[in-house]
Amino acid sequence: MSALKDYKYNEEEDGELPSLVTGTESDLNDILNHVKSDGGINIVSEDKIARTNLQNSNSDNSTTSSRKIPVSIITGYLGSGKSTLLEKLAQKGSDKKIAVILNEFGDSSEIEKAMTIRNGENSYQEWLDLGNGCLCCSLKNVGVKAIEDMIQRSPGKIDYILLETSGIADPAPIAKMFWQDEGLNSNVYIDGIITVLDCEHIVKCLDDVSEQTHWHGDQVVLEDKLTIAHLQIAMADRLIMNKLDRIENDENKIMKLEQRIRSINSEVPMFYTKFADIGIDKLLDLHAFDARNVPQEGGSGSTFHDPRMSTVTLNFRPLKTQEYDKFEKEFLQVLLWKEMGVCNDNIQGEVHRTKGLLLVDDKVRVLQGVRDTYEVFDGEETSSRTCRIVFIGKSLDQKSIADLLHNVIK
Ligand SMILES: Nc1nc2c(ncn2[C@@H]2O[C@H](COP(=O)(O)OP(=O)(O)OP(=O)(O)O)[C@@H](O)[C@H]2O)c(=O)[nH]1
Ligand SMILES: [Zn+2]
Repeated sequence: MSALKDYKYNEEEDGELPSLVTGTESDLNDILNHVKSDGGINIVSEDKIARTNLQNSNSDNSTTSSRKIPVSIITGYLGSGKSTLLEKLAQKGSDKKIAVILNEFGDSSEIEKAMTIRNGENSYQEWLDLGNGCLCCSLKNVGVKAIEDMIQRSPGKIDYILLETSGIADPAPIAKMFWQDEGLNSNVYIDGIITVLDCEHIVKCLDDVSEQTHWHGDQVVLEDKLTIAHLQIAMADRLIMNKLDRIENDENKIMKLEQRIRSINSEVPMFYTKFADIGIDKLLDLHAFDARNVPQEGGSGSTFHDPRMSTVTLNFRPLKTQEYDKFEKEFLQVLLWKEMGVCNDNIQGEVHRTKGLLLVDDKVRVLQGVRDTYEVFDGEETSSRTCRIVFIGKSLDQKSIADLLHNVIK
């Protein structure tokens, strides 16, 4: 619907509203032949309809000339470097006007935003945060509507859409959403799926199979050899082999990694990167979906979930500078360095991803972690008055993690 259309009745433009037609008038036909209605609710004058139609034909020309907007889905396991890729692409800038859509798992997106586009000058045209929940299932309708609204809000201002999915989302149903949703179909088309891999941890993800993982939706197929990482690699039209710096001195590891990936997706172009440093030309305008149907991974409409994965979100008071060390040693490292012997046996589960906004006295500190590796750096001003940390991982227990924190910062 173009915003130009305005069918509302208004007296000076449309002339006097004829007295209510009762249907019993002798010259009924004559009356009806002289007024036009847009479906019977309002009466509008001839010249207004002519003007509206003229507007329509102009706006239709502009919409047909503004081609459909391509969407690239950026996927990849937790912490692989998707946001770093978005940040790098923003830094490099491009002649395309790019909109970013963020679909985070576990309401960490405002933390994500604080990190992704840390450098304001090349910020993105539009930023749409779909918030908590999987776009692939629960959020679908909300997601489609939000994307359509974003496009309507800025007609002609968006050339390309990059959609960063949550690290544990199955990309297939999201791709299908763009492919099959007649609403969206009119505005956008799916250009390709870009999967970012963490070269250091990806094999651990692929080995982390469990009989609990399954498809849900219209077809339940128990798959105990698949992980979400398999799907993200299988669906890739481009593979960014990120964090090369973490394995570059181990030829053997690189060779084994490549064999493993090729066993899942034999032909996808692979690009090794450090901090997702890659030319945008290698990623956009792939038209990867023009030639083929969206693969029916696990049957139509079903999506793959690993129920062991969950999020623990902690909101707590700001920290004092003198508390910070204790917080880091007796809380953070106890949680993240379990595998390295810093143990506290009543802490269950395995943290795969940590994101936090910490207020240490009046300073904003951003916490970023992937499994046992974490970093804390100065963040942008925030309206938040509390610290917030989101842990995403396997078999996490909210209560024991919250208790551990409260023991450290009474
Ligand atoms: N050593 C190293 N660290 C990297 C590289 N790329 C990204 N990182 C770091 O890895 C962490 C996670 O990066 P993000 O870009 O936030 O990962 P993500 O895929 O967006 O994470 P989620 O959105 O939580 O799934 C951050 O601390 C990055 O600075 C890299 O090539 N090498
Ligand atoms: Zn889902």
